[in-house]
Amino acid sequence: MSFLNVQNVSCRYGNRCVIRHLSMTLEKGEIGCLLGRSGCGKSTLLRAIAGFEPLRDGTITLGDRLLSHRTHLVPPHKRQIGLVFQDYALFPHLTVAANVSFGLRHLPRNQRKARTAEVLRLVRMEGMEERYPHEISGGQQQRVAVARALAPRPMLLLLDEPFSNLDPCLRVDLALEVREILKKQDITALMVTHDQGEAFAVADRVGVLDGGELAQWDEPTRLFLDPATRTVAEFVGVSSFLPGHLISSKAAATSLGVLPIRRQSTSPAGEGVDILLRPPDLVQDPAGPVSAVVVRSVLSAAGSMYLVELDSGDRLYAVSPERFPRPAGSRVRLRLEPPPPGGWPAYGTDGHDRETCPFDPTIAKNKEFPVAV
Ligand SMILES: Nc1ncnc2c1ncn2[C@@H]1O[C@H](COP(=O)(O)OP(=O)(O)OP(=O)(O)O)[C@@H](O)[C@H]1O
Repeated sequence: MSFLNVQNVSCRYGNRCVIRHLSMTLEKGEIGCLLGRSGCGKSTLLRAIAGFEPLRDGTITLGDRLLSHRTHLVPPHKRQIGLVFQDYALFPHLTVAANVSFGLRHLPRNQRKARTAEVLRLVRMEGMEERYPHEISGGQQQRVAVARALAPRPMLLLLDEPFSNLDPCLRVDLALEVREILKKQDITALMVTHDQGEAFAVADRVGVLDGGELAQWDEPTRLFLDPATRTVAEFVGVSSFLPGHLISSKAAATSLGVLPIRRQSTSPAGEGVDILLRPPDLVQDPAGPVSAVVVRSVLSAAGSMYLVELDSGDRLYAVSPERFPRPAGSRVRLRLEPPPPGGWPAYGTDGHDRETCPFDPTIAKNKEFPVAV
């Protein structure tokens, strides 16, 4: 049995079901992360685990303790769960040390002092014990909030968008630092974020929530390389979809030729499929067999990326080894890299607009060739 077990959980607000039959687990010491669009139910799930939301259905257990089911709710303060919020939620009238020791009031004074000093050392805030929250930076405040949550030695730490108020440059750095702290202490944690860079930096397991359902709960690499649904594929990394027609259960005819695929849908031969290609799958190469026109280009720290239009009219993302991107309208040649083991991920086309391949630089910035393949 896993350490944290969320089994078949459903939550409602009034008549509206916002979490539907959701199951996920975390082993002791694992860090999980929930991603998903605004309003998909991430915070509700976190609140249910913390004990602030009753369950309509299902169970939540931590260690060997049943925390929630339909008719049983252990109150939040008896769950041994630490919470870290987006807005730090430090007491403004208390010093850093007093904020951290607040949850240790049950301990004798000397033990309280020792534990406070220990966790402040852990988050590299020693020397700032007597400062007030307004006298330290946002990143430092969030470190104090982590120290405060860790001080009572919780069984589980829940973090709700803990870095989203911070400067984007600081976010991944602090996320990595927090991961190190949690790993050192063997703390099991579940974090909610909008930022996949953060999720991939921190988590051992990442889940994508889609309309209250967990579309996939998996290791980050698998989530990226083998998304269970088209929504997951779109949400994680930069994706383009090449339309094709099944010629067998393992191959589809496309404008780039016959490609080996692994299908996530059960469409019969002859049906349309959309094949997931990541930008690094299509590479600018003067000797490449594919001709295309640059629709847009963007220069990032990782190199140039293009949205290209093939002669077939299909629009795909591609990467370029060139230092300076070619302007829109340039003709380029491309090669398709070898398929991943088992073939390219492919999805049924029902209900999806094949022509859409939106290019949004702000999305691309967050997702820029993000996850090392
Ligand atoms: N107390 C509440 N009463 C009624 N509806 C609520 C309540 N809290 C949240 N909701 C609704 O439930 C749905 C899920 O909300 P939730 O806050 O869990 O989403 P989220 O994925 O965390 O969103 P965000 O990323 O914007 O914080 C949303 O449609 C929201 O409007």
